[in-house]
Amino acid sequence: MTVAHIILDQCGLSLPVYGVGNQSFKQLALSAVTGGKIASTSRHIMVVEALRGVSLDIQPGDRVGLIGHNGSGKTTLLRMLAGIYPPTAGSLSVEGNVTSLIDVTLGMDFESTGYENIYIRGLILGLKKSQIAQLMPEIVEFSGLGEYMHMPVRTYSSGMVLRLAFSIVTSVQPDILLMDEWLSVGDAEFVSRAEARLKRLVDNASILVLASHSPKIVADLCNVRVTLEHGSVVGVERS
Ligand SMILES: Nc1ncnc2c1ncn2[C@@H]1O[C@H](COP(=O)(O)OP(=O)(O)OP(=O)(O)O)[C@@H](O)[C@H]1O
Repeated sequence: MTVAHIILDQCGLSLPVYGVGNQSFKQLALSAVTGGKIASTSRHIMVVEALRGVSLDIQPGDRVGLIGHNGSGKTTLLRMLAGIYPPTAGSLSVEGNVTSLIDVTLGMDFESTGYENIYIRGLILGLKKSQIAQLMPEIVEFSGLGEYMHMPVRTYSSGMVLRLAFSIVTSVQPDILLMDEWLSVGDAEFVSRAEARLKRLVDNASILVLASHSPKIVADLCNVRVTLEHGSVVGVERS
């Protein structure tokens, strides 16, 4: 069994933004009070330093709450931990399998049916075909989509797409769970079932990293509070 562990050593992330040569926009961005640092500019390229010198040691059992103003780097840090953005400076080590509940519907193929999407997303999650086949009945039942599972996803409402995506990504218990705000999906009936499923996933994950604007959620769930400002960690409190 893998022991979950995340170590960030002076991690930084610079994101180039192309085609922004306009001087007045540059001045606006440079003087912004929120957001990452605008690290450098050339005629048509700006570089946003979304994260800078982030060092954290996240251990098994940790429940980490990321807090900070809009644009301080919370989602970007989660995306880095999910492997979506590799750091452009420093080093990152993530031990354990990761489920990211950021952008859950990303990667859904709208031309494929609900069933086909379970296969596609399952393979992206790293599951074998046989494992997906085993999980299939439970995912279908949990989604509550019934006969719609035979229909292309483009015929679903946005709530139905979310139900399906949520049912798939939460069907496997991860070692490390990443969340951008506490996820609330679907109508009243689905929300209560989804809450129970999410709580089970959180309770059984070795590590939780949750970005939130809610001090109450962070206080209730987390033992480590990490405060971000302009892409840098300005505080780590353990309780
Ligand atoms: N793809 C991108 N290209 C350029 N800049 C980006 C990109 N993604 C994020 N940024 C910038 O990185 C900084 C951090 O953004 P991020 O989304 O991580 O903030 P956040 O703390 O999650 O904010 P919020 O509380 O508003 O969700 C911001 O300045 C944002 O403009």
